[in-house]
Amino acid sequence: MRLVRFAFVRQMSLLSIGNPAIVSTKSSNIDMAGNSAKRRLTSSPSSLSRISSSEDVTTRVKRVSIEGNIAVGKSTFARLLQSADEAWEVVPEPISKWQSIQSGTTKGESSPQQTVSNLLHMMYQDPQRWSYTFQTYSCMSRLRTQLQPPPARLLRSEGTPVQVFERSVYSDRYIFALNMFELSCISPTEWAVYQDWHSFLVEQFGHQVELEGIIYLRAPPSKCMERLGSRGRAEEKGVQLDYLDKLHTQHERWLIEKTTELHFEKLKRIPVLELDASVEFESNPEVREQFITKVKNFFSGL
Ligand SMILES: Nc1ncnc2c1ncn2[C@@H]1O[C@H](COP(=O)(O)OP(=O)(O)O)[C@@H](O)[C@H]1O
Ligand SMILES: Nc1nc2c(ncn2[C@H]2C[C@H](O)[C@@H](COP(=O)(O)O)O2)c(=O)[nH]1
Repeated sequence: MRLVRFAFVRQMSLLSIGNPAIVSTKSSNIDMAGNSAKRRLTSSPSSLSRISSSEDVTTRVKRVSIEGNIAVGKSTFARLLQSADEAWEVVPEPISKWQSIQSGTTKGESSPQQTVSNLLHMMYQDPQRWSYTFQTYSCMSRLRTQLQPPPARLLRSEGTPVQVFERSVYSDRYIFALNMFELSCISPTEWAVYQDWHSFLVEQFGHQVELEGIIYLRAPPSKCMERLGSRGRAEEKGVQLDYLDKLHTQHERWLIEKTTELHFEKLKRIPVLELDASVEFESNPEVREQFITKVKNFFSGL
């Protein structure tokens, strides 16, 4: 089995030579241009200060994701939202989990956990080998994030309680996994398998993973490239503008043109708030206020 996999990977890497989708750089082998629904809530030790039972109360909480290209400013914007209203809870993208895969994650295990690898780095270094593995893990970690019950303070607060997730199980599939498939970094078999379990899980979890709205932070890929450079995340050193162009197109097809084939009824009708993320808001209180007002109006209309 390992041999088969090895042969497949070798074949894919040979095929990638001269493939404009996969350009080797010094630091990386990739530029990869080429509600009010009723929800059952999970309760876990880490959710002690979270609502764990009453459905009627928690159905008040709306759930929204922030979507957008790499380095468009999602985390920065999420921090702004977090400080703007105590009825809003921002749930960050679980990127640190991808950067630090832990061994021995079984509950009750006595041996201490150890970092085994950085899957984000591996995916950028060898996308043919690691993209499918990456998408299984990113999707599972997003699922966990989306299943988090809202903190109790959200329900005590005045105003409209909202959980805001940075990306979602939907962008996992309709932006990244789809893009990797189109770039041949995910094989047709892997894509078929991914789609099968993704649909199964999303349908099984039903209302628990549904969203009421999406905030789309939109900016030209060149602006994202500039910000990606200034952020300087080590794993992203080899990312090229061409890759951000492709991801931008996927966002546009899904959220603006609505031409991406979707497989979940509620998602087809989901309200989208589009914001011009190319504007600098951190140093401009007026722009910040405008954004917050738009978001408030959007949330109250969901
Ligand atoms: N509106 C903005 N104007 C100028 N710089 C921004 C803006 N939003 C984010 N940045 C900067 O761009 C970089 C990427 O932002 P970040 O929030 O980490 O993006 P994302 O979470 O979408 O990957 C950071 O260095 C951040 O300070
Ligand atoms: N191949 C994938 N890469 C992903 C996915 N989700 C995020 N990412 C990458 C993109 C960035 O390098 C980093 C964090 O993203 P930000 O936009 O928050 O900076 O992780 C994915 O599903 N597949």
